[in-house]
Amino acid sequence: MKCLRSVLRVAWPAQLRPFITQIPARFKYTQHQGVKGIRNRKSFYEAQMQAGLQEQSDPTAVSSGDMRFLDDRAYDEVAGGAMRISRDVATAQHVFILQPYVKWSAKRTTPDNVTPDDQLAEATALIHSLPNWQVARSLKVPLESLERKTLFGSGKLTELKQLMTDLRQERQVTCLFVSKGTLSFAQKQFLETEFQLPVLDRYSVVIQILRLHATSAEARLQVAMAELPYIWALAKDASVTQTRRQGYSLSDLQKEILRTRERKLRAELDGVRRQRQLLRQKRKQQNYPVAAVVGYTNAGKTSLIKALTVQDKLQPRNQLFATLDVTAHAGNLPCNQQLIYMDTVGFMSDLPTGLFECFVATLEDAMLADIIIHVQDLSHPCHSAQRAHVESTLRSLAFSIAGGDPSAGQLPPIINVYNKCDLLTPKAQLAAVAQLQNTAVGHLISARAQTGLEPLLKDVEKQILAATGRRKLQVRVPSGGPEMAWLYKNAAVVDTRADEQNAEKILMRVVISQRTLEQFKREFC
Ligand SMILES: Nc1nc2c(ncn2[C@@H]2O[C@H](COP(=O)(O)OP(=O)(O)OP(=O)(O)O)[C@@H](O)[C@H]2O)c(=O)[nH]1
Ligand SMILES: [Mg+2]
Repeated sequence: MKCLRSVLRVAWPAQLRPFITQIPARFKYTQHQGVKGIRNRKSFYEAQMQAGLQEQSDPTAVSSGDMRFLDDRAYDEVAGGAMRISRDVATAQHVFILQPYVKWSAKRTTPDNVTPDDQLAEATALIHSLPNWQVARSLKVPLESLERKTLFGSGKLTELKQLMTDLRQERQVTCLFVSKGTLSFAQKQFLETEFQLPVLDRYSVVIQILRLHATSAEARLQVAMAELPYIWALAKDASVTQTRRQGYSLSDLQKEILRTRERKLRAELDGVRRQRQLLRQKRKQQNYPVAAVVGYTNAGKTSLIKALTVQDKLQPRNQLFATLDVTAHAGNLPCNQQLIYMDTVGFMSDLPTGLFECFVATLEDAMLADIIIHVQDLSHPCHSAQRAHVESTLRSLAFSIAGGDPSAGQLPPIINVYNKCDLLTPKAQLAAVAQLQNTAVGHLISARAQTGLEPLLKDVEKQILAATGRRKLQVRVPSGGPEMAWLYKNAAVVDTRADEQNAEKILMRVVISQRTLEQFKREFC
């Protein structure tokens, strides 16, 4: 092992070293004793393949929920070349951010209300979401088009190269982040050669963040799945533009390693989906209404749920993609009806849709909730673009979950929540209030300062009761009788008071669904 590390140290330039996959200590054992006869990389891959095939032919070999296959060194080696993913994201990085943008607005693909400064701010927030990663420098670069093979024109390239060489020599920069959805293989390779630095695009930075924040088995599976389309796309691009010797291209064996991993991930994710379906059915049987809380990343979804449910366990963080698991949290409506808030993964624009398709299994819960609460960061300069992005993603998710049937792809009712209003200037707050009064759709709140929550809860109650067919009723039942106990158990009791006309009876205001009401009638009337 020592020997292998020293070889790596000699063979790779210093800047690339942190990106070389860290080799876990347990390979000390497997390399020399467990996997006998492995001399070169090819035979190592073949041994891994064999192991994969054996596992497949023996259904008992991998018990369901066994996630050990995620730590797969053969896959890591195949992925490492394309993704530049370090398993050790704790390594300190000094990042140079380049924010390219198209000069002519007619050719731009980003919405008009999103400026290059806004895009750069988002890119900076992405880097700050990784611990120990710092922004060394950042620069906006106007371009004619983002599709050019060299990305930049020759003049700009010379200028950037000089800048990068100076910074590299002063050891101020360890990698370059080009804030574009994905770079083509040719662009990536060209820039790496020119600047002598590892080059990352938005997809690979987001994947690093997702990997770091994925703690549950389910989230790890989804992140692992999200890497694959990126690797395939790079490999396809490479095979078109480069010969194998010149660059990154996959051998048949490496392709098979990817396919094997994809098959295993798909099988596990199908299991996750089935499990979620069961949980959903169970919730339905228990008759709990569900509100899914969705929104752009960092809008304050987790903070809102924490404020509405007073759950100390929830930890809102000022990081992008802090929440990667859809989690359920019980809360109470003003009428005492219990409901479940589902916290979900945040959305982000300028990322290939493939990345989030992997989270569909969990987002399905949101699409099938009784209502959706759309949390928006009103203080963000790109608030309207973020809102539009979330709305269009929700529509396309509903469409794909309905199997492409436009009539079935109906979204649940949506409540718009404008959060972080404590960050607005008093003038902007007044303007927002006036606009809300005009349109009457949405709630101005601050999850942190806990303002505006009461009217929001009332609206949630109204929508939930309408969506689930529940009604508020007053019933007169014998005081202390079995009817009273039954209603406490099966319905939400808003309040009770003595019946002035009959001392033996009590008046109960309850929230009850039609089905439960009929059960009550069958039992007692
Ligand atoms: N000033 C202010 N900050 C807020 C408010 N609500 C949330 N925040 C902060 O915004 C940051 C993100 O909050 P989260 O609740 O984690 O946001 P999220 O939407 O769950 O983010 P992801 O899970 O990453 O998608 C945290 O630092 C919160 O403290 C608010 O009303 N006012
Ligand atoms: Mg969150």
